[in-house]
Amino acid sequence: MEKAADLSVLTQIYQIIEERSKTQPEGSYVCALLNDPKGVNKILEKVGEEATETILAVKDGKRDEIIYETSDLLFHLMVMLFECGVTPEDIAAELARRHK
Ligand SMILES: N=c1c2ncn([C@@H]3O[C@H](COP(=O)(O)OP(=O)(O)OP(=O)(O)O)[C@@H](O)[C@H]3O)c2ncn1[C@@H]1O[C@H](COP(=O)(O)O)[C@@H](O)[C@H]1O
Repeated sequence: MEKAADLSVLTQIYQIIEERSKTQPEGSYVCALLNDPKGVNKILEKVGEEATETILAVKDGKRDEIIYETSDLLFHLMVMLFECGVTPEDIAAELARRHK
């Protein structure tokens, strides 16, 4: 798979999450999140942490950290959506519907 450097990378990451969930490779961070005994609460914890870190990066005005923390947040949001059975296409369709 050629690596995308636009927002279609989110769809690629979602596909990797689906694949990790099916194949359960050893050492996979995605599997560690999906199999955590806390269930969806573990994923929500990470989304909350990464959202807070993103907010702090914006407050500090540090561009590199804003990019890094927002990437962590978007990745964990993809894992959360997968866990809920919602796809990036569902989100894209909703955003497109709102587009004026
Ligand atoms: N995009 C990411 C990605 N972004 C961040 N992370 C991980 O998310 C974690 C960020 O959490 P923290 O900074 O809080 O670090 P931590 O202390 O290790 O986290 P915890 O122990 O608290 O859970 C780190 O372990 C990062 O490695 C990611 N892990 C995986 N991906 C994507 O998911 C794919 C599958 O990854 P594996 O499941 O590991 O094969 C990869 O190919 C990537 O495309």
